[in-house]
Amino acid sequence: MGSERLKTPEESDNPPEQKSALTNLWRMKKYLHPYRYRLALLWSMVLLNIVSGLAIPPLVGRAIDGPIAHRDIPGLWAIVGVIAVLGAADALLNLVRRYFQTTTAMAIEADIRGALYEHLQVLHTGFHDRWQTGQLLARVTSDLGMVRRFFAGGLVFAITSVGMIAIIMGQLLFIEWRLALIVLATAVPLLLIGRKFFREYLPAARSEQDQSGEVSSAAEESALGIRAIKALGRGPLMAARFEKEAEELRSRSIFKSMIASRSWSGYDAIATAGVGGVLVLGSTMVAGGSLSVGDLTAFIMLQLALLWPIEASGWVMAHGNEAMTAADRVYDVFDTEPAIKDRPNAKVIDRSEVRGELVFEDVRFAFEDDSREILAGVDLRVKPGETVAIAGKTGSGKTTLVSLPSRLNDPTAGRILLDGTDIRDLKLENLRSVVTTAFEEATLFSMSVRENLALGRPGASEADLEEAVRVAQAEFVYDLPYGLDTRIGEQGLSLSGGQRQRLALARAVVVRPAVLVLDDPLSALDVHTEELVERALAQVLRDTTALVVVHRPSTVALADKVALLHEGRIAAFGKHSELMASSPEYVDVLSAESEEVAA
Ligand SMILES: Nc1ncnc2c1ncn2[C@@H]1O[C@H](COP(=O)(O)OP(=O)(O)OP(=O)(O)O)[C@@H](O)[C@H]1O
Repeated sequence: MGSERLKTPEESDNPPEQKSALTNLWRMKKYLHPYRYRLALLWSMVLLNIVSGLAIPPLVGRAIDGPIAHRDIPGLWAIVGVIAVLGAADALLNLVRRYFQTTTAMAIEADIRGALYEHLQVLHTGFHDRWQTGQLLARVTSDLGMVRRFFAGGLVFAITSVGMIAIIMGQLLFIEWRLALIVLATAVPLLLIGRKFFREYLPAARSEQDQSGEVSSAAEESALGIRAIKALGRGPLMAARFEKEAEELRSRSIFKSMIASRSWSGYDAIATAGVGGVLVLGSTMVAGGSLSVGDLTAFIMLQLALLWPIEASGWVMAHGNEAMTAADRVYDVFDTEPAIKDRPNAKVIDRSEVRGELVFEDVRFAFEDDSREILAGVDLRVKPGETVAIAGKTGSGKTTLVSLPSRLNDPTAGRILLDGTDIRDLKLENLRSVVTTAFEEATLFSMSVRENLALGRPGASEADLEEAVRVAQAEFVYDLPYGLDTRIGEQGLSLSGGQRQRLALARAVVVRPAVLVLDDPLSALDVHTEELVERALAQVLRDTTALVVVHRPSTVALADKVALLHEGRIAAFGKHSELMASSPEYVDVLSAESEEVAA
């Protein structure tokens, strides 16, 4: 599965083969390994639990046939004492075992969640573009919760049930083999029901879990897009869409529960019928003198004790099935190989030695599953310290082009050189500390302003932050209630669009990269602030190589040269004044943009 093609959540809707789901849950055993000693202790306690619990019925049988039949009160007290000690030991073991069981399963869940989060971080942006966030959220939260519940409950129950069934059957055969055969005969219909249950429940559980991801996606999208929804007055429409998804989830959950209830009631009915059969035959045997009352009591007590593991095995199968499909969904993500990763001999360059020459050589790019080439042979050379503006019609591929130097995407052909080294030969982390990008969509995080600013350079000094705030004209941060320590809301939504953009710009400036990539970072600013930011930015750009996507003619002033992107190629390159004179397409693009801005 390692090289498996990326699946969309829709494709994941198709229930997997049971075999592969089993394999995926089995693959999780590596996360149990660090806890092997704790688990061994846990299983030992489970075993002791079973033994102490199952020693009681034969003792009751012995009390009936011995001290009770012979009115031997001291003998009765002796057996009652042993039963009381066994019962107390059973309860105490149960308590300790549950504590171990829960804490271990939680630790295992936390480990898998950590590994999954790390994996999500290294997956390329194309993966995140294609997967709904809600589907990923469901995998990180509810699916892993299911796996944890299986490790904490289902697996222990499974082992307990198998152990109990084996020991009880041994005891029953020992007490009266003919009655035990009746109990054994009930195993046949139980197995048949179990087989049917397995066949039906697995796809139903998968389909419910997939739908749960859809509901998470719908909820998440509505929360993120609440402003747009309100502004467009589409609240009722979105509510209806959400209701439809929720209704679908409800019907899939009911369908799944119906399968479980049907099987469980079948289990119950057969097991209880077995008890009835034993009562009838056992009483006849007692009447005929071939079985003692004590043995019949012990037999029935044990048979009743058997009901629990039989019922539990239905529950275990349901949990096991859900854990298997959940594991399968989690491995959909784990099995996606990061498309952008370090090459085996990737090197590290020292920031102080980087001159900052950036060269695009015949760079081509097409999105996954899309034959259209967005970039069809871009050749561009940005000299160290030079600022090159990228202009082009909307949709011409400017954002795509500037996503390449920090390897948010990799070219499908051609290469990009930083100081003569192919950027794919550099360690990703190192490359991204040298080449920093600020996007038009300024994403901030729900942490303090200071933490947001220092995200790309955790060791930044107070002076560095101040300088970046000044360059980005983001002094408004000092007026926030707690200054730089003010916690900003989710995605920085408590700030205005222009404030967010200025903070994101300051965050990029703090890194002091050798190459600064700005994807139209001033679009949300008013003309006055834009002018102030540009003036301050001009100082920073003096010693930094920069690629700046521009829409407004005023931003072009920041650049030494302008490259016009047209039909996937650099159609014109030179100074703004030269292009204005020589390239009618360039004049067209800029005048269209300024009309848009004016409008
Ligand atoms: N993840 C994606 N998958 C497939 N196609 C995409 C993806 N992202 C962008 N595109 C397409 O690639 C083309 C170039 O998009 P890009 O965002 O690079 O253009 P742009 O020049 O930056 O546009 P704008 O000026 O409007 O910001 C567009 O046609 C767009 O529809």
